[in-house]
Amino acid sequence: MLDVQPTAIPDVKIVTPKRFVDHRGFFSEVYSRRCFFEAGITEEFVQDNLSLSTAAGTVRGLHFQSHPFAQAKLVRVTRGRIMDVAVDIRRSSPSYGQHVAVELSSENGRQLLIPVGFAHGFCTLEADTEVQYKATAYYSAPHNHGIAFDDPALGIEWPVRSAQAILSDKDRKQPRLEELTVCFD
Ligand SMILES: Cc1cn([C@H]2C[C@H](O)[C@@H](COP(=O)(O)OP(=O)(O)O[C@H]3O[C@@H](C)C(=O)[C@@H](O)[C@H]3O)O2)c(=O)[nH]c1=O
Repeated sequence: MLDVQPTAIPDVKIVTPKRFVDHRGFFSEVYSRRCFFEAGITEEFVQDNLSLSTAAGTVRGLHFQSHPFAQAKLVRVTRGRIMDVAVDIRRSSPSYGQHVAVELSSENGRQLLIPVGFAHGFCTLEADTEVQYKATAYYSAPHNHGIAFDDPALGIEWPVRSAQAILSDKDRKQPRLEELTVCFD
């Protein structure tokens, strides 16, 4: 029912639920607590989010929340395509500062499981891209932090040039990783 593959940073996982295809289209259990738990994914999600980005080349991120509102996320795309990115910001991790980038689309049905201790962001690869994700903690503005998506120290190869990316005002002014005052142990 569920294919789970580790990425280059093994705590970040690509989860692909089975699709039952017939002449009408397909059916898929995109989240089943039972199946996810059996597959070792035991995060307890409390919030579902939906964002629509109208243009290709929209970048949202890199974002994370600090304790006690730190969030694991389970991200999927229901329309369009994204390059989804998770950056390890756990200071004691051997992969601190490293990232994984995975293409998620409505077509490939992949989901990215991003644990606590990572910053998350994505770039849309198509217009009108809809991203849905579950989170294990509620939104808390005072605990919400960001890192510049184009921080050269991160070496992320975004599919859009920095100056051309469509960003929120907040994301234009995010600090670099080395300037962060909040992080994870
Ligand atoms: C994230 C979030 C935002 N909001 C509000 C705050 C603000 O007025 C408006 C837009 O928020 P933002 O600009 O932060 O939205 P956005 O840039 O889409 O932020 C999201 O980016 C991706 C990459 C993530 O990983 C998410 O956790 C979240 O940080 O929505 C909530 O009410 N609840 C939420 O959970």
